[in-house]
Amino acid sequence: MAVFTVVSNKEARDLLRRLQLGKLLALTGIEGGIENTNYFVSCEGGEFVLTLFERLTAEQLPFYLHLMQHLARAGIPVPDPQPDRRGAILHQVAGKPAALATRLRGKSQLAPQAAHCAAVGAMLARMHLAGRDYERQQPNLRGLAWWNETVPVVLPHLNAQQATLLQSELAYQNHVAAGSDYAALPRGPVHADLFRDNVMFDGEELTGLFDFYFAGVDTWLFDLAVCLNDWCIDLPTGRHVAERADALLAAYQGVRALTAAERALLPAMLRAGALRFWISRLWDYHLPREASLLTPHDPTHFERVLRERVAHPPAQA
Ligand SMILES: Nc1ncnc2c1ncn2[C@@H]1O[C@H](COP(=O)(O)OP(=O)(O)O)[C@@H](O)[C@H]1O
Ligand SMILES: N[C@@H](CCOP(=O)(O)O)C(=O)O
Repeated sequence: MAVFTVVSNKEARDLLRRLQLGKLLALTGIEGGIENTNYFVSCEGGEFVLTLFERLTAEQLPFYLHLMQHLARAGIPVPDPQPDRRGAILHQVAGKPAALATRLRGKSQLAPQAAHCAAVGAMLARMHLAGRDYERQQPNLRGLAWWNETVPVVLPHLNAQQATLLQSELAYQNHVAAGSDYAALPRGPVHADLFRDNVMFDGEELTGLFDFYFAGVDTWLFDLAVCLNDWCIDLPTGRHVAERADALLAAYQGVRALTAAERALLPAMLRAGALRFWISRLWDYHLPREASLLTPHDPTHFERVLRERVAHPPAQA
C-alpha cells in the first residue's frame, strides 16, 4: 500500500468542512499506486478520493487538476476535483498539496479482451479531442528531456547488454524527435500513463479514466502507443496481441483518424512508450523513495517489451 503520508480523521474533517461536503463517514488508505498517497473518503456529500501529492509541486499541479475538471465538464468520465468556496481545487492536507476528486464506479480490467481495448481506444480519442481547447500548457515531465537526464543515473545499475540497448534506443528516439514527421504529429494534453490499472470498467462498459498525474502536452501518438503497449500485449512475454491492438486502433480511428505522419511513426512511438517506462521503472527500482509499504514495478518487463518492439515492428496502422 502506498500511504507515504498518514492523514488523520481530524485533517479529513477539516478538509470536508472547507469544501462543504458534510460529515466524514469513513477514511480508508488505498492499496496500490506508486506516486501519491490516496485515501477513499466517504462523507455526507458523496464518495471521493483524497490524493496527497508526494512528488509533484504546487506549481505543477494546477495543470493536472484543471485538466481533469475540463475533461469532466466535457463529458469524459474522469475524477472531478472538488472546489472550496472560492473555487480553488488545490488544497493543503497534512502539510502536502492535495485534491479531493469524485470516486469513479467500476473496477480495473486487468485481463482485457478486444472489446475492452476498443472501449479504451474510443475513449482515448474522445479525450484527445476534448483536450483541444484546454488552455494551460505543461510538457510531459516524463518526456524526452527526462529520459536524457535519467538514463545516465540508471546506467550504472545495468549489465553491458542492457546498457547498450538503453543507450542505443535513447539515441534513436532523439533522432526521431528531431525529424520532420515528428514535428508534424498532432499534439495536445495527453494522459501518458493509461495502463490497465488506470481505467475503470463495469463489464464491457468503460466507466472512468484516472491518475492524470503524468499527463502533459505531448503527441497524441505517444499516448496511443503507451496504451497499445499495455492493453494489447501478452504480459509474460511482452508480445504484441494483434486482435486487441487492431480493436483499439480501429476504435480510436473511429473517433479520430490517424494522420500520415502518425501512421509512419507508430512503430517508433511504440518503442518510445516502452523506453519511457523502462527508464522510470529502473529509476524507481534502483533509486527508491521511502514509503510505508511500496512494491516497485518490475523494470525487466519493459526491457522485454522494448526488445519485442525493436525486433517486430507492427504492420502500419
Ligand atoms: N477517482 C478514483 N475513483 C476510484 N478509485 C480510485 C480513484 N483514484 C484512485 N483510485 C484507486 O486508488 C488506486 C491508486 O490510485 P493511483 O492514482 O493509481 O495512485 P498513484 O498516483 O499513487 O499511482 C487505484 O488503483 C484505484 O483503485
Ligand atoms: N504505469 C506505470 C507506473 C505508474 O504507476 P501508477 O500506479 O500511477 O499507474 C508503470 O507501470 O510503470
